[in-house]
Amino acid sequence: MTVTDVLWLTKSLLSQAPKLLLFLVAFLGFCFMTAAALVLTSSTLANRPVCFPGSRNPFAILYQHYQFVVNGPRVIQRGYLQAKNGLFEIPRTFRFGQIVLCSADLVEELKNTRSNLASPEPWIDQLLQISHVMPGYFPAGAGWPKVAKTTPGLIRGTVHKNLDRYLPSINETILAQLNLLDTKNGGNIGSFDFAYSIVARSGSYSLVGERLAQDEEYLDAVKEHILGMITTARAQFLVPDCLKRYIGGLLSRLIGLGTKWNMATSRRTLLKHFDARAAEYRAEISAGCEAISESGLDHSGNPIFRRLYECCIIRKRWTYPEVIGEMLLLQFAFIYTTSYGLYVALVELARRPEYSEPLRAEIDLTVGKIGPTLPACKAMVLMDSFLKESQRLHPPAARITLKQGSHVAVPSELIQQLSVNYENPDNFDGFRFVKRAAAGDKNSQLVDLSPDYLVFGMGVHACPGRWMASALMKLALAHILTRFDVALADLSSDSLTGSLSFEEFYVPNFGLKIALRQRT
Ligand code: HEM
Repeated sequence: MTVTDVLWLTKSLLSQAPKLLLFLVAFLGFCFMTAAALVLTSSTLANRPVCFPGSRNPFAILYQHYQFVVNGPRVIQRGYLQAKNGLFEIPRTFRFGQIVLCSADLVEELKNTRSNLASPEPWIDQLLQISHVMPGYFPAGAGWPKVAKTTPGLIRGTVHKNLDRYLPSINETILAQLNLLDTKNGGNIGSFDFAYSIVARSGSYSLVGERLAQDEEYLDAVKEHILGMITTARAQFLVPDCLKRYIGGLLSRLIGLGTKWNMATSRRTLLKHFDARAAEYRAEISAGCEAISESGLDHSGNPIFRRLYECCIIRKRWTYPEVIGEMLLLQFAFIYTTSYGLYVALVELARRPEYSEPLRAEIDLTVGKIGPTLPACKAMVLMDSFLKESQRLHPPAARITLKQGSHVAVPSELIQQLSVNYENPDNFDGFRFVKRAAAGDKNSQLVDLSPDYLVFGMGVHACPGRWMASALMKLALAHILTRFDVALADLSSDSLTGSLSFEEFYVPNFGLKIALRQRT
């Protein structure tokens, strides 16, 4: 660059100075207005007598909001330690704060609250912000989609009722996936990726059917979409609702650009596959191939996608975009949560090799004798306890008269580690729940619900997929243990959770590896 160039550049910058100054003032003004609006709305929406985890000054409110977005479990822990009247509130900007109930009687009161008074829908809506993260799928301004309200019933009536019909496919998929494993390089494998590869394939059988459950492009897109959804929703928390329609979409694209977690690209791939399957279903239905029964659509082996699609074109209950939107939500509810459950159990198994032999002995006596069936899954009581204990210590989420619309949560992780509920609560005791059952405890199975075990929620909205998740994880662990010795690959990186959270949800440590060594 010559001296003339430098002079020219300085001159042109000076000539632009008023414009730059104006831009700077406008930008700072925008930041100030946004910050003021954030503080004002969160103070107006907050419930007065309830304490915050930090102080109530404007900067502290902004800071708590930011911290909740990136490290929710830590904020919950801080609030829990200071909750004087049994509850505290995490201030949320532009929306209702999150009320966290800490005392046992408040948790019991919430459990017994009628579903028309307390419903999880506004919370999930706020967490995932579906109208912004997934625009165009559900009717705008109509709240939580109606199709999502009926799916729990559909899952109970299909996936749960006909679980035994899905098990052979689940079993075959797990075995096929293990056959593909390359255990040459010491068998080191990313623990979450491994858990995902099993759950996504075997779980997708009941969600979308055999063909898509084996399609690598589809399975990759599901993972990228789930993770993209987490990243995008996290970014959206920082944008006021009124601005989301203008800058929300752009922000989402910028966040995912160039990363593997690109929602726009992965969604295009998913849509391509959904559209192709839907066209086939439509052709089959109009040709009467699958002989749909008069009374209803009770094909027990049919995947959930087909059932929802039939409800869309035969009964005209949902539109096609609503069906697709619900499928995208279900992938989060089913695949992510179950992968997380299997992931934590695998890491605990790698950390504690002493559990392998008793578990293998039980597998021989159950799956070995009667095959990979529901009775075998039921009979694996040590495995059940091991999974329950893994989720007790590592649940996927850390979770008066309140204002109408307030969001109420329960800090499940902290409750599950209280000494009033569990002896030596910080210790991992894989067979803790078998011992509790022997001592007469009625709620000792993985799928049992109780106020001291909240991994699957409680009350009328408790997880309807827990039986499926339990059977899938048991079969996966049974096959893994039969074939491999499981150890930690790298002791230096054994933190189970990643450095950022998704509000109260943990995100796994994607770098945590386990080593699978083929048994001789
Ligand atoms: C380890 C795996 C899983 C965990 C930890 C889990 C956890 C949860 C939790 C905590 C809730 C909220 C309950 C409440 O609000 O009280 C829930 C709801 C739900 N889960 Fe699961 N889940 C898992 C697997 C599954 C699977 C496999 C499916 C599908 C087959 C599923 C489908 C759903 C649905 C549809 C709801 C909404 C229920 C409603 O609103 O009534 N989940 N789950």
